[in-house]
Amino acid sequence: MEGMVEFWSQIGSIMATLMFVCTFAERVLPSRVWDSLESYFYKIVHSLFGFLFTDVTITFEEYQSDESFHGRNEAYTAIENYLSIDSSERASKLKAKTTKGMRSIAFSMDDYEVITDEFEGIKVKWYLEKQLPVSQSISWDVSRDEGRRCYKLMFKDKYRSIITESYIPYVIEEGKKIKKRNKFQKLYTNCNGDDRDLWTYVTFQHPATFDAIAMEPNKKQEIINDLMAFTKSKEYYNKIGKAWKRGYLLYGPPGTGKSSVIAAMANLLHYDVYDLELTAVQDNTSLRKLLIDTSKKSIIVIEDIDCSLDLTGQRKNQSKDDENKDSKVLPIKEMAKGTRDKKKSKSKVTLSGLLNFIDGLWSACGEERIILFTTNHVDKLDPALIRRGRMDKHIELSYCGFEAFKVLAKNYLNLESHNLFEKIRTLLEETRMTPADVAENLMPKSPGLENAGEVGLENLILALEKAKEVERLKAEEALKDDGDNGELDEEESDEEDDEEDGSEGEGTSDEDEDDDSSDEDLLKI
Ligand SMILES: Nc1ncnc2c1ncn2[C@@H]1O[C@H](COP(=O)(O)OP(=O)(O)OP(=O)(O)O)[C@@H](O)[C@H]1O
Ligand SMILES: [Mg+2]
Repeated sequence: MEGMVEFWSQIGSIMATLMFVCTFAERVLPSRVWDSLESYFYKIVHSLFGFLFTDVTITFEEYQSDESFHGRNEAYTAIENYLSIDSSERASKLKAKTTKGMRSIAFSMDDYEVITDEFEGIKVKWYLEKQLPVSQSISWDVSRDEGRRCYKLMFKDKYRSIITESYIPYVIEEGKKIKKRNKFQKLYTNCNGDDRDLWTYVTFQHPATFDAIAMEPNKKQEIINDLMAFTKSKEYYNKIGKAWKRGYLLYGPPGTGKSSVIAAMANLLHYDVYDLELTAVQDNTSLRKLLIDTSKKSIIVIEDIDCSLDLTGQRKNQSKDDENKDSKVLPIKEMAKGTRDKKKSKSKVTLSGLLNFIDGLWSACGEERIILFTTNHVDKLDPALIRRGRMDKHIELSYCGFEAFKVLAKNYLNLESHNLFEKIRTLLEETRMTPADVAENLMPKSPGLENAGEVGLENLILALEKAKEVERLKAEEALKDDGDNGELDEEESDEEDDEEDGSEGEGTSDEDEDDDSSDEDLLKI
């Protein structure tokens, strides 16, 4: 008993001396010098006393470099995130970092700090050690932030299996979840600035969620399920030998929510978004470069794909020389929506380049990616581009139905039912209005209006009745035109028959020109 008391008193006095030396050194030495000595001091304390409290130590290095992986160790990052929870209460020395847009400050344990954690009644200790680079360990002028770190997990040997089999996987999983929650999502674009082979980004802060998307509920759930299944299918994709990526084609008239669905997908999965402007990509090499520069867990979007690629017109303008050089290189028109024929692009991205982009070898180098195309004219796209396997899921976004309207009414007016709903249901069945227009009509025109809900519904009814009337008039006119054309056609068809007989064998019509452009690369636009 006496021996034990003496042992502990000696330990106590050694610790007290070390603490005194440490405090003294910290006060009198210049901070640069103390910074480089601090690591040695803590290493001594740790190796002297660590054995008293633990039997097993597992080290998680910040960087890993071997034949399987080179870079920042994901386990280290996950542990860092896991330990950041409540670290302001658990550790006495802390590091502070600002988070998303300087909205708050996040604390994490500082170097050489110990945090105690508990798992199923077992106490473990986490120690953050900083390893100074050899070249710097003899230098007095050391920057505090340089050097590699490692987390050391310390626990009693009898808990070895529960710690390795349950606790560590739990920590990694929790850490990943925290990272996902805190992730600063980015929206990248390739057409800002001079260097168009580079992505530039802004913070992605789009409020769209699937809850607010007006769509038939089963269809919405199907999309969500599909996305969630995709994110959990790493092993499955490996097993079937496919790159872990999925293609979605969103099609439908303007204002039906294609862009909103993309934003909702990004928010659901916490993925970054790469908005690829194809008309700004010089050629296939640039396209490849851009793709390689995308990170995993991202959505690569090409909006209005039918406007980005219009190859048939360009082929007609190409010189014979160009065609001889490379019959497969089919330039893309650079044009904004609506000014299709005015401005020609120097871009030489081809359909085969684009297909390689989707399913080529190099597109498999980053995993967990979603490729998304949107179009207003699905029928104008080359079937090769959108076949299953490339665009795995085709999602049609259409005019507003009653179920979609209910989502909008809840969202915009906070109304789940109303006696005007039935009237709106009938009108929506009789006429076509996009969710964008329905939303616009529902939106209160002046803030704080008392009966905003009813006013919004009445506005919508008026707009629907007007749209119905316009559609009726159009249908009548079309019917009238058809009648007139029918009479005309009969007269013209006799003339055409005569002409066709005369021009047989010349083969110079536009149709013939188009026919010879039946390369696999040709987009049917
Ligand atoms: N299905 C929808 N659910 C909820 N809001 C919608 C929906 N469709 C359209 N909106 C509203 O209309 C606006 C325009 O929609 P969005 O930009 O998503 O349409 P789009 O289909 O991408 O149109 P375009 O083909 O012209 O690009 C959105 O900001 C949103 O407020
Ligand atoms: Mg859009």
